[in-house]
Amino acid sequence: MIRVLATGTFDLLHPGHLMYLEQSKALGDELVVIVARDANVQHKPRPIIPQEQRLLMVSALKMVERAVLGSERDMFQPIEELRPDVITLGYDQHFDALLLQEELATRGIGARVVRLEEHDPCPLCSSRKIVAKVLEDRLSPTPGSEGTRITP
Ligand SMILES: Cc1cc2nc3c(=O)[nH]c(=O)nc-3n(C[C@H](O)[C@H](O)[C@H](O)COP(=O)(O)O)c2cc1C
Ligand SMILES: Nc1ncnc2c1ncn2[C@@H]1O[C@H](COP(=O)(O)OP(=O)(O)OP(=O)(O)O)[C@@H](O)[C@H]1O
Repeated sequence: MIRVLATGTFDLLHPGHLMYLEQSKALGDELVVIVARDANVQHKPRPIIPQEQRLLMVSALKMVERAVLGSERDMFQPIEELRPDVITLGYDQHFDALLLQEELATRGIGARVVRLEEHDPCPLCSSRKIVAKVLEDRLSPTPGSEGTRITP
């Protein structure tokens, strides 16, 4: 039984997340997921959706066997518990695969790190782009769409 681990923020779920998780699952028999803690998302704007709700949504996806919130302090601790055979990095995830592989080895974790490729590009496969579109569409409505305007 090959257990694959995927990780991410998973804010405002979109098809990019599904592609990443499907590509990950295809590398083994069982997919487990670490969802980033709100406090640890510092490399991009903070998530809109709180960590418990992001975890709930990822847990409900059919390809996901089990999802957990990551550790606040030690990213290797949940990996030691989940014992994956393979760890996947999304095509644009900011970790260096080789460095991560080395750091895992120093902790005695033998999992293989695999960098995935971009699948079908899609214009709204990005949480940031979804937020930008909501702001553009709702705060500066085009004529005729005033009914959906959000008053700031
Ligand atoms: C192997 C691995 C383990 C991780 N473990 C944790 C963790 O325990 N806690 C956490 O908050 N984030 C953890 N992260 C980070 C996030 O899950 C996420 O990958 C990171 O914030 C990059 O997010 P993005 O893909 O949404 O940009 C881990 C990432 C990797 C690659
Ligand atoms: N076309 C795609 N093919 C495969 N994977 C994708 C595609 N689009 C997005 N992904 C993957 O889906 C995941 C997106 O999750 P993540 O939580 O990083 O949010 P995001 O929407 O990319 O956030 P942001 O746009 O704010 O950086 C990433 O791992 C990314 O590599």
